[in-house]
Amino acid sequence: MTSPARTPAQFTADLHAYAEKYWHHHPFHLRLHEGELTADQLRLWIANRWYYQARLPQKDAAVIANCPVAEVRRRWTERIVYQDGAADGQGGHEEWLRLAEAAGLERTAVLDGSLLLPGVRFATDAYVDFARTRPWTESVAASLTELFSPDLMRRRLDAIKTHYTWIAPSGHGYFTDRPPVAAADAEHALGLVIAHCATRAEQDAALAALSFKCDVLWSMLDAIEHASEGTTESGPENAA
Ligand SMILES: O=C(O)c1cc(C(=O)O)c2c(n1)C(=O)C(=O)c1cc(C(=O)O)[nH]c1-2
Repeated sequence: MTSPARTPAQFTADLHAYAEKYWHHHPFHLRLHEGELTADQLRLWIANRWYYQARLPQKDAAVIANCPVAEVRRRWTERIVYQDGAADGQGGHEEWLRLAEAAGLERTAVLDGSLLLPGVRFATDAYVDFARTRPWTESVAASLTELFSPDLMRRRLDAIKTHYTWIAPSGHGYFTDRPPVAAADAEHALGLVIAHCATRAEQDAALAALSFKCDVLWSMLDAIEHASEGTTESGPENAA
């Protein structure tokens, strides 16, 4: 006998339970928060996270391409504009590149992918492929890791201001601006998933999508952590 569909409250609780798998528990993030990363390790993280940021609009365009509901497409378009900006020199991507520069990275070195790790590319591309090939509702469910990201971003900004003071304040913008937007995006996405995943099978698929996304994020940090074991101390900012 197949199980009945979850109630909205139970489904919401089951989605929230994925906080246990979220990357705020990853050892690399824990070290970041404790101020234990060297400058080179933090730069490696910033340069590799850039690839994830850069691919988000293509992921979101795939969600839109697969979605037949006009009002969903209209609202989801805001995500693309948020990252790409309404014009050159604006938007989340610009803020991330300012973070990179404030941390002492050349913008070109971030953009040309020379610091990109294979594992980060592989995991990020898997997320974009997922959005291209799976039903739009599953991709929306995959984005629900953002239910958990606002607290993490605030924690990270506190850590940067406390432990990594060599990063100029001009690099703080992304994590200052993003948490309320992420919270609003996540609330919207949660409402869509509850409304459009009505059967038990659709709910199971949404939960599996969120689990997959947690794996994507965790794998990225595994790759960064592994590579950062080989980085050397350099620069005055590493002096205690
Ligand atoms: O800094 C973070 O920890 C973090 C996490 C996540 C996330 O949980 O996927 C996103 C972001 N940042 C982010 O900045 C962002 O724009 C974003 C979009 C999405 C998504 O899946 O559509 N996740 C995230």
